[in-house]
Amino acid sequence: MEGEPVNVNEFQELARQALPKMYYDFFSGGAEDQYTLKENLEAFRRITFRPRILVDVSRINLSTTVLGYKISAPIMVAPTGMHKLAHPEGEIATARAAAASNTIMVLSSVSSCTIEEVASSCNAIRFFQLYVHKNRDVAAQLVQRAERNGYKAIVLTVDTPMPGRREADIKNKMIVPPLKNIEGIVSTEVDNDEGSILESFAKRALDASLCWRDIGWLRSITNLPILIKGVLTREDAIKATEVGVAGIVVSNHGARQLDYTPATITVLEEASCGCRWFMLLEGKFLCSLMEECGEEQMSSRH
Ligand SMILES: Cc1cc2nc3c(=O)[nH]c(=O)nc-3n(C[C@H](O)[C@H](O)[C@H](O)COP(=O)(O)O)c2cc1C
Ligand SMILES: CCCCC(=O)C(=O)O
Repeated sequence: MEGEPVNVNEFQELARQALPKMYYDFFSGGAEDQYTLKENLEAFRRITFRPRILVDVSRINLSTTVLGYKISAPIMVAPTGMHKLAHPEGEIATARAAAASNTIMVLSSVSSCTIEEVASSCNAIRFFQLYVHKNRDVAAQLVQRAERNGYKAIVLTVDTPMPGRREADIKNKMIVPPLKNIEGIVSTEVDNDEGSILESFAKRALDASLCWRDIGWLRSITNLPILIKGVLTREDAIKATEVGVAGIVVSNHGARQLDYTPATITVLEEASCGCRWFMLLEGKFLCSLMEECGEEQMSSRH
């Protein structure tokens, strides 16, 4: 590649060259046949612009608000685990980039820097993504640490009752690197060394029984607004309004969980339930589009 990278594809190629295969495959891969991974990209490509002309665009403003926090454009940093596999500064560097771009950083539960380290590293507005452990006390502790350290919302990921079957990770025997938020609290040891160790760990640790009634439990342990991440259907979007969360993230987890789900962009209309309420949509690599409405519109759904 000549010169500095100028687009995401070129950055991806540099990452492929720089990272050990195990890590590159973890970051870039999807589940099973990777049908949805391909669809996520192709469905976006099928959407083209319908440009209108002779409009004064000499001054443009893409800023918007998310849960009342102003950001420079409707683009946020989605929660992704284990950034130190890609860079020694891990999520601290990602959070600084979010702060420099005036946007929100969503820190993953399975980050390689702690909730506290990221909080003290910069002034990015931060949300915390939660995976609920079988041991609910662990989840409660994570939520309380996020709250104490100034995170502004809990993003509850609900599409991972079981980790996705990621075939590259199975072949590479993907490791579980140090997960600093749970170090000394949850053991990352697993009793087999076949296949993806990460998958075995997640199966052992994460609570596959999580269901709608647990939203009440989560609401009882935090005052922070809750977003449900991983909604793909109208029925579930309606249920989310009924349990009183602050919003949803329309997402198929970057095609890393259940394969043969539709591309995220194609279910945007369905998941919006014909109404405008708080919704984040994910596309290629990061959240790509967002729609927000005021409190009155939210409550008109109830
Ligand atoms: C390497 C990687 C790690 C991820 N880790 C998490 C995670 O820890 N928690 C989570 O809720 N989502 C995680 N995700 C999913 C992202 O938050 C997001 O849903 C997905 O990347 C969006 O799709 P896109 O890549 O098509 O934009 C991860 C995604 C990737 C690519
Ligand atoms: C088992 C979950 C690990 C982190 C994650 O959410 C992902 O890799 O997509």
